[in-house]
Amino acid sequence: MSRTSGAHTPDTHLCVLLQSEVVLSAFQQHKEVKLKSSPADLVTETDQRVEKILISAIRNRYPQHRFIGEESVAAGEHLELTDSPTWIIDPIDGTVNFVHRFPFVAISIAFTVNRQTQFGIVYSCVEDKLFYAQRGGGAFLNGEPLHASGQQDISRCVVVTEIGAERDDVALSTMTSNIRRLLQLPVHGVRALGTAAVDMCQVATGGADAYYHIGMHCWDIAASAIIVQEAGGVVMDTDGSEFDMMSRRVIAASSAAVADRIAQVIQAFPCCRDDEDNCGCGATGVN
Ligand SMILES: O=P(O)(O)O[C@H]1[C@H](O)[C@@H](O)[C@H](O)[C@H](O)[C@@H]1O
Ligand SMILES: [Mg+2]
Ligand SMILES: [Mg+2]
Repeated sequence: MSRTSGAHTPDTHLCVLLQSEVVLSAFQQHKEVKLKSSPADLVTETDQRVEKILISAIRNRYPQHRFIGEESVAAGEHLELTDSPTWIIDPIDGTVNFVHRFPFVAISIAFTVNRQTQFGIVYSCVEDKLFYAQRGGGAFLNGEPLHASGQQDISRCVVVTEIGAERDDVALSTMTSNIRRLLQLPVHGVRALGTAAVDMCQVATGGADAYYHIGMHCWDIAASAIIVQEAGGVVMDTDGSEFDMMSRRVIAASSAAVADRIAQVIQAFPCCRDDEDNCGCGATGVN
């Protein structure tokens, strides 16, 4: 059980913390690795096992609820977000890090009703950092309140992003030219931890001023989006429209001014929505 659990943690936190022991004990072990959508999109038996245990524990308690789990979708389960109470689960966010023992791996769980996120939990297992937010209740790290930096000036920002699993020319040239354009503004720095969920939580802590990503999935960022929002940050689509967790595009920032500036500078590459079957744009919904 993690050092951060306490009497105040709701059942879900306990579920997550218990499963983190599974992740941590496997972290140092040899792992059998399978590929999903690209040579950089990995999955291990631990990803699959943690997701199965989390879903069965929650389903046991809430049998009518629905689930969107990264590895269930990868195994062919239909992905649809409805008005029903729904748990959106990434059992290990940062699987490449997990395989390489790079110490940033997280369990991410969001809970939605009527398509609106009610709470989000991101547990960075090796760091033993439990990020949590409930709608209207603020954002917390190991029980301490979180506040975004409020930075308004892009030239004074640290920006976090991810070079995801895409390895095609269009995605790679778009992602690298985005980084170059931001560095030339200039910004103070660009960072990538290898886990979208923990990346985005840095905006909630104020340790970073913005995060953007094209190509991630709803399970990567559903929980961290509400954590940033409840910490006073802004979350929106890269085209400046309202945040849509299924669009596979996101900007999270310390302020609307910084979010808008990033939206002006970066370009998106085409990728299927998470909830769009066979959209034929090349980058399928499962990568
Ligand atoms: O597959 P997991 O759950 O490890 O999620 C990661 C994605 O695979 C990466 O493409 C993406 O770049 C992020 O690293 C994201 O966390
Ligand atoms: Mg992930
Ligand atoms: Mg994952």
